[in-house]
Amino acid sequence: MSTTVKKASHPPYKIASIPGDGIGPEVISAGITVLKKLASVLGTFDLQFDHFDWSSDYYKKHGRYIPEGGLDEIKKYDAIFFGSVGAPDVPDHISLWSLRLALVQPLQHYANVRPTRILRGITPPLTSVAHHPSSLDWVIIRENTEGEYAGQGGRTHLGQPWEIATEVAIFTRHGVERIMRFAFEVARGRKGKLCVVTKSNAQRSGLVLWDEVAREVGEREFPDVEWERMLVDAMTTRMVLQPESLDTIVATNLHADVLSDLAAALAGSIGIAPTSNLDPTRERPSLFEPIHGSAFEIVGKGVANPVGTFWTGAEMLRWLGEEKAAEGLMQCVENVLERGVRTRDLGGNAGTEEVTKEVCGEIERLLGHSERNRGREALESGEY
Ligand SMILES: NC(=O)C1=CN([C@@H]2O[C@H](COP(=O)(O)OP(=O)(O)OC[C@H]3O[C@@H](n4cnc5c(N)ncnc54)[C@H](O)[C@@H]3O)[C@@H](O)[C@H]2O)C=CC1
Ligand SMILES: CC(=O)C(=O)O
Ligand SMILES: [K+]
Ligand SMILES: [Mn+2]
Repeated sequence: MSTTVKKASHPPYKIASIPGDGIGPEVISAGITVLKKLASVLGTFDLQFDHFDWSSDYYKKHGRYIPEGGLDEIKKYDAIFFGSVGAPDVPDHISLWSLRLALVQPLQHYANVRPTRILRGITPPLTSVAHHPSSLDWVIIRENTEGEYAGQGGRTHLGQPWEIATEVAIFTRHGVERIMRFAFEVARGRKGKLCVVTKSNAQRSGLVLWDEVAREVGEREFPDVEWERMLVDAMTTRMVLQPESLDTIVATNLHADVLSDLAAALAGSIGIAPTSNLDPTRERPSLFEPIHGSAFEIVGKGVANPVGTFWTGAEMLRWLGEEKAAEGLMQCVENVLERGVRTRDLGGNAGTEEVTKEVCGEIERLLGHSERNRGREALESGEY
């Protein structure tokens, strides 16, 4: 089908944008600029962004992060484009649980997907990887609704020498099975290799269940996927010393949270890494955000790296079915990085705005041009 026909037939994707706190608004604004430019240059799809000011400022005024009925409102969207939450004057556990986790948990975003590869134009910190950029190409899949972040726990005897605090990790067969199935599926679509990360020597209940379920799901449903077990402590060394031996990785909420920040750093910076919080059933909208937090110390300086948000935008487009647009966007981002337009965290001196402007210009140059060519080819082949 020609691209023109598609544009006429597809209504705009409705995206709820929640910039949140800290550098969230800076990178989300950059991300929206780039995504809108991409949509207008390609003309193959349209995006409609509606803004939600749910943030720590909103909380300080209204006593809550999400207003009454907010969750139902957000369910009407095709996707959520999220910045970050966390402010210096609100305890981190309040902000995180009142916004990010208050969306991810009820919306059942059980699969948190974190790809890592070496973008063109970035020199990663490990010399071996710098020489062979293709040696680091991973997808980390993080269980996103239970485990160590299940929210089970409490405190009693506050302030007493005998004070008790519990933080109970919850692993349900249902929860482990669904994330394992998702991870095997992703591995099957890549190199057919899955590394299941646990700490099932010391954590002798929940993570033993995790190992058992991996075996069951693997043997029954994915005999074509090779899988192995790895303890999380040893995993950190393997990621650094033998990155080429890994491909698809699945780990618990906490373990994968930590490993994926390490992965981002190994790929150059936490400022470039994307996250998809997916409801694989597609019953509810999924949430897309850069991996980083609100980075208080660089707020307002115009130096936040927007690349993690651009990549996040590309992942959102992929989830919506706009695979070609996603790939085009990543090409433009990498072309710009390769030309040396990079923020400080990547050793450059460009600001958020300059990187954004350059990426928009590259979209015009590269995709505007090729799209016109495609249009001409289609015309010549009588497709129009
Ligand atoms: N999903 C979310 O909304 C997340 C929220 N947070 C919250 O963010 C706040 C700060 O947490 P931190 O542990 O400091 O993590 P962080 O990711 O905000 O910052 C860690 C380091 O990376 C730098 N950095 C992060 N993003 C960058 C970017 N785009 N460009 C350049 N440099 C960047 C920061 O300046 C800082 O040095 C806390 O309130 C935390 O709870 C943290 C992680 C995720
Ligand atoms: C909160 C956090 O660090 C994350 O979701 O990655
Ligand atoms: K974030
Ligand atoms: Mn994290």
